[in-house]
Amino acid sequence: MHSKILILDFGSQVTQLIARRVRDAGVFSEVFPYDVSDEFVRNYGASGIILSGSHNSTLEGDSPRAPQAVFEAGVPVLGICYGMQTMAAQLGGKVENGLKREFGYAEVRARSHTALLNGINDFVTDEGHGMLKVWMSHGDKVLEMPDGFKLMGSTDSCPIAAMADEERRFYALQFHPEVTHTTQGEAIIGRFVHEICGCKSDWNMPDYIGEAVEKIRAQVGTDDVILGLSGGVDSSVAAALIHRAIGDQLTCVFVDHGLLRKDEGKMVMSMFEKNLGVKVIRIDAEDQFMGHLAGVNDPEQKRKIIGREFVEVFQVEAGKLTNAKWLAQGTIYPDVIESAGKGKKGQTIKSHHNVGGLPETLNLKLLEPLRELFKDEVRKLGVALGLPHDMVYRHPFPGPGLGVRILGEVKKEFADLLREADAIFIEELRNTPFEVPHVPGIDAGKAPLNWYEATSQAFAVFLPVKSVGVMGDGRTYEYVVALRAVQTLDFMTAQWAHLPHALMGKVSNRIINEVRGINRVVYDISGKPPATIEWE
Ligand SMILES: Nc1ncnc2c1ncn2[C@@H]1O[C@H](COP(=O)(O)OP(=O)(O)OP(=O)(O)O)[C@@H](O)[C@H]1O
Ligand SMILES: O=c1[nH]c(=O)c2[nH+]cn([C@@H]3O[C@H](COP(=O)(O)O)[C@@H](O)[C@H]3O)c2[nH]1
Ligand SMILES: NC(=O)CC[C@H](N)C(=O)O
Ligand SMILES: [Mg+2]
Repeated sequence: MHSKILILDFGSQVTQLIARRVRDAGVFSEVFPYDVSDEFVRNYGASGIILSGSHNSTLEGDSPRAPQAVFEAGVPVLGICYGMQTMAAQLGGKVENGLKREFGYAEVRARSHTALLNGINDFVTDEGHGMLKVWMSHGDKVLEMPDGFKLMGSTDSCPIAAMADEERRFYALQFHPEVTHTTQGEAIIGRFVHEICGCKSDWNMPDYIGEAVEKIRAQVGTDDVILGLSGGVDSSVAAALIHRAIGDQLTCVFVDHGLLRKDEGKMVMSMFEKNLGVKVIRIDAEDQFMGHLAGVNDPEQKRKIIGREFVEVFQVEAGKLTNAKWLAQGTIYPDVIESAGKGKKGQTIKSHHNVGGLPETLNLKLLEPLRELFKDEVRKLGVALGLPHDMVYRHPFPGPGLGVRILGEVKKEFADLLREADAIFIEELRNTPFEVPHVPGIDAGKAPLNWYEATSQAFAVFLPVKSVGVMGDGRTYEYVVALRAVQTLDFMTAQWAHLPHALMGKVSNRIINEVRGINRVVYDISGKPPATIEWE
């Protein structure tokens, strides 16, 4: 089996990044809440443990603590920020509330040679001190180190900014190596997992495929599996992986609700059925969805109807497959982490629906082979499985599809207009090269090739209002299309993309000339928040 790193999460905003960095170093890692049991820690089989940061303060009475087993497991431990502070508090040191809080850039002086920082620095001062450029975000600090620790780094306002007990292999950093602003962060995490924990770089996609295939086979045996295929990244990669494992025991159900993008149905069918030999049932449910959506204007009501009809279609199809015992889903790791935090969230902004909320009467067991992977790992897996680059690097597409991109009542006529306009927009984004702004130190080799790659999500929105225009000396009175293009890492916040004017001009011209029924194009310049990415 792989060596693995256990990350205990105390609630920092950037815990996921720790897992990303460890995996980037080729080592498998998982995030668990800090309050797992001692027994869990003892049995997990970690080669090393990392304690995350937190909004809490160890000085507060009921603040969280790491399970004591963390310090008794005999494996290396790395405490980051709060993780350092709780390590100090739990091992007999002292934490105090600093007078000055430190947010952002800082320079840390490496104090003594340790296995963690050996050979790592950003620059060396005239006096010969190795210095690190780091990112800090804390108010508390360690005042006294526990017995056995030595000073590993300091800043002017934080004399104990890093400490280590090399005999027990406990290391702690007040700064955050997991964020890219800490320029040596990747190297530091690399040293921790390789040199200190002794992990090999054995987390890579080709090996992963072999293991995942074996696991799926062992899990499902001779049973049949069904999977909702959307043509999106996650369900497509899940389908390709499961098909590699069990071939014809997999049946995919692709629901065409009439709210798909142009040629999407054809593309999905030819890709999966013809090229990959995957069994796909295409359900033409356009009339069913359109029928139920007729006369409905409210966004939430539309979303609920689409979700409900998905379940309806799926249930009927599942009922026809007598041997199916498993329902496969393209759940990925961020979904798992996010749903663990569900219930704590506030207001519902939008009800997200795909084939969500399948009833228990379906009686199917869940198969989720991508549960451990981040999106970019899913993409690498897709490429390794032979899916085309364009499919694997597509923008995400919401389950309710064009249903939430046609404002108000959904009509087939509107969907048809929107499909054409959207296809022109996407085509031009793909055809327009992205001119790389020259930023010193940024490797242009990784820069996006075109504006489709340079945006995270882009699409057209149909506005059911008419405006007056003039075309060929005649008066027109037709509909409006809005273009939306955003850049974001996590889709929780987003900025509107500053597309080149020439590109916008070309798209506008083409849409107005080629799509009969549209005589005006506008560009959406709202960020999220306060707007959202989709219009409904
Ligand atoms: N038209 C559809 N037919 C069948 N299943 C669907 C359809 N639309 C969505 N789903 C199901 O809902 C799930 C979640 O949709 P979601 O959009 O989050 O993921 P995705 O489409 O696989 O990937 P992406 O994030 O790239 O869009 C899909 O994995 C798929 O199983
Ligand atoms: O699978 C999905 N089912 C849905 O019901 C749904 N609604 C929004 N989205 C996608 O989520 C991201 C954030 O969108 P919003 O800013 O509009 O909330 C964007 O990527 C949206 O496309 C959905 N995806
Ligand atoms: N980012 C952190 O982990 C901060 C820890 C603690 N809340 C502090 O302010 O010092
Ligand atoms: Mg999708």
